[in-house]
Amino acid sequence: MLIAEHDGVRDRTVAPAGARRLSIATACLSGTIEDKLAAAAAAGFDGVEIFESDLIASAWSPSRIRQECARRDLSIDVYQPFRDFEAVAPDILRSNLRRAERKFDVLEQLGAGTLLVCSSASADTVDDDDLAAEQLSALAERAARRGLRIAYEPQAWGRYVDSYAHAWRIVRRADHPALGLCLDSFHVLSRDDDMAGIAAIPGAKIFHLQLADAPRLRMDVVEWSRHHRLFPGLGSFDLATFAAQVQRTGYAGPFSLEVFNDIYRQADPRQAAIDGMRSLLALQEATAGAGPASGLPAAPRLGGHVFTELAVDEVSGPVVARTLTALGFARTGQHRSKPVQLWEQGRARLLLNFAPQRTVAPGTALICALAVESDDPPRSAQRADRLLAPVLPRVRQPGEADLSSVAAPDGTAVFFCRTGGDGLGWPADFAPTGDQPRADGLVTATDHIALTESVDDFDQSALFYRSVLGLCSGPTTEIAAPFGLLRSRSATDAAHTVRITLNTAPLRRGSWAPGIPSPQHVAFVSDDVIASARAMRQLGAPVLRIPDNYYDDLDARLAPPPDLLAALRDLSILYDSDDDGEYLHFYTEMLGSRLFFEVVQRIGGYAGYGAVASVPVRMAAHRHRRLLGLRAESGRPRDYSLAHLTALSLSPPELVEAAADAGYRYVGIRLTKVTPQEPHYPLATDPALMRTTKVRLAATGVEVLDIELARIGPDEDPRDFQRFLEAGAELGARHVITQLPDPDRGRKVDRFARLCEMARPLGLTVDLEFPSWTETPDLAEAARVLRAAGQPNAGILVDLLHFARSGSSVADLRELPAQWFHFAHVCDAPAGVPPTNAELIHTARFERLYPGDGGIDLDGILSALPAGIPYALEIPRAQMSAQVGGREHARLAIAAARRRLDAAVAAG
Ligand SMILES: O=C(O)c1ccc(O)c(O)c1
Ligand SMILES: [Mg+2]
Repeated sequence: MLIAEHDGVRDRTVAPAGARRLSIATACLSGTIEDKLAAAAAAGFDGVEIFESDLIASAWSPSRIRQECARRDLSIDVYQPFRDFEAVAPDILRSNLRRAERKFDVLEQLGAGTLLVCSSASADTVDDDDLAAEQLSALAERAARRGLRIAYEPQAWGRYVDSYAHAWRIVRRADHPALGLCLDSFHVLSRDDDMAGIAAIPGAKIFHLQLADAPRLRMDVVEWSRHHRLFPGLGSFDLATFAAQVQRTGYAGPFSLEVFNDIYRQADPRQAAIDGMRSLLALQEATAGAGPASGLPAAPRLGGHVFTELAVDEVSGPVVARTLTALGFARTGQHRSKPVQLWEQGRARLLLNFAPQRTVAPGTALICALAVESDDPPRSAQRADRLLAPVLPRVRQPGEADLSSVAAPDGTAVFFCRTGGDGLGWPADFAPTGDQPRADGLVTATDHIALTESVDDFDQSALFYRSVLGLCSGPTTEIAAPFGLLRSRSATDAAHTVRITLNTAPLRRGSWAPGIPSPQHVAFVSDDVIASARAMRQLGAPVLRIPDNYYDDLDARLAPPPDLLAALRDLSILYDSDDDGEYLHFYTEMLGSRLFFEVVQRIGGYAGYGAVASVPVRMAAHRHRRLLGLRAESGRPRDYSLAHLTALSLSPPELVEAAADAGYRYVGIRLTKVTPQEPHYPLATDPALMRTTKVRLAATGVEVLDIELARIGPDEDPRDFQRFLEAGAELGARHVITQLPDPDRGRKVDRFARLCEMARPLGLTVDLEFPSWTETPDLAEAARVLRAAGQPNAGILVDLLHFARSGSSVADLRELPAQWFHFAHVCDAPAGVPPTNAELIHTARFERLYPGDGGIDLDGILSALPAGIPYALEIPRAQMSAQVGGREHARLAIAAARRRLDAAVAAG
């Protein structure tokens, strides 16, 4: 196990004596009551509020729930909610009291002492405080007889009682020892009520305290409350002041979370409970006169980003290294015991880890760790531990630095470093290479790190970084991005030495999504971004090109001096200004599919991260670049297609995704079931599969080159392929692969011609393949069929394997009309021809090789084909696929093909 599993259970023996009890309402958490109680206990809560619907739905009896709570050391603080009780006519009161007695039974079985009664929202209630007080008093009297208490909670949407001041007047008037208040921060702060009056309430009359934050939203308050509450610290409410006010009353009950939130309601309850605990500990810390200590060590002062560690592999590593060189970095160190490189420029440092302790998709680079300078790393680590952050074990050799690190929710490791002058810190783990960064310092330090989280992890990550590092949260921004809503939140320390930005796509659903689902970036500081951009461009940095429209708009909005505007436009630098200063920044292209770098210059006191409107510009530019990257014309000598047989375990949408990730322009899709054992993807008859496939094609920019297989033997009728051809056309395919295993030449020519006629109005060519074991076994026979059929949209598909195995002649191939050849199936295989058909077929279906690994005359055959046709890699390789998976096999295939074939083209 790489990440130490935190047992989560707070060690009560070291919990500070007299500490405030911390509780959580079951309504905060996903699952059924079993999940909720386990999660609350594991996160170290002392108690729970049992929400009525959780109990009603439970298979456990109330007394079993009591036992289960006791077993987990959880008290049941309240049972709730009891609604629409007070200020009603006598007959309704009678029925309400009967209802209450039944609930008192439940409380007794639960062993819960307090029933939470919400102020009435019913049309039955009247505006009469005396009546409300009298009836609540009667309720309290019945509760008291059973040793129970009533906590009256004013709700923001109560019909007449909607403020704590009003509820307190009624409770005071009722003057019953078993009647007190429940204060809920949401109901107070959503109304902007003055908090000063809280201090006037005697603490002993506050029976319960519920805490929830929320974003400021202009909407119906019930909807706001029931869907958008947040754990303290994640919204806009001033909970620290609220909690401090309550504390001042002498309230001694629990701080209890009551957060209704649709995302938490569907998220892993164990993680959500940990979030809740972190938020409460941080709130206690932020609450003036925090009363009983929370046992949370104060966050040490931070002193900047020390390094960012990137997990890379042999594909992404060189791409990142080349880019860093072009940004002015030098590889200054090599780790003494691990395949980790240190790259430096000024105080900007990156580690490239070629053997990361993290799962990284092949060919990608990923931010796997970040290190911050801490005044007191051990205390930083203790604080993280108290905040339930898993401590990461670090493999180290004797004499190597012992860095404290903890795991963020997304798995990013966070290191706390103290870079003393004693030379003993982490840099000593690296042997100097002798290389020096440029003297002129194109960048000087790390400005910020930006991560993308799933929506389920977003709040959790924000809480983690904020509470563990002791950062202050900036505002949350929302952006209408090209692929949907983007939510962004940044956090920084008081001195702005460490900045972390978190992004998420809160509404991401379904399969229409950007090709780059979770981009990450590291931003470096430049003192003169224009000069740096010029120098980096000279060094060949892959700067992301920003379109002219952006600069025209910038001119219209801000009218920068013409030569500044010209320089920005020329160098693809973006610009923002506000009352505090200016921000100039540019981006690199995507490196290894999801990582990029940014270079920024802050002028004056600019504290933001660029204009919100520049984010869609950047995202559109990255997508544009990616689409260009799939096309041959952008510096690549050839278009490749991923033939389905290479990775037949991938469904068509997965195939498209794999092709896009690996850099194929096209896919070839198999719509028919050719052998009994293979999976079938019936696009022609499965509209849902058709839809998701088309969505992936559109989102990635990958196109369909061909569909297969129209295999027409003695018993098949071309007319049966009508729907198949239509499905191909719907996918935007250009070609249809056919095989003609029919000994009767006349019949097969007729049928081939018929298929061509059917395909023609759909814009498809029909390309005849000639596996050597069929009745159309070689190039010569295929050419005879084409001549005899005389169809303008007929073609021949040369598959290098079949060509070689059939003994077809390269000289003959050169003589045939170039317009017959639309693409080729490319692979390699051992040189010798297997003696039996069974072996031929076995090789063709399961054991082909990457180009260059076998003995086929690739150059001879390919040079006889028209220049520039797409190469469709059809390289089924069962063992390789089983070992590395279809996606990775597809990536290895194109890498090998490019190495072998693009080089040949370039050389020739
Ligand atoms: O939305 C509600 O119904 C509801 C119920 C119980 C509470 O404590 C509350 O604050 C709101
Ligand atoms: Mg409440």
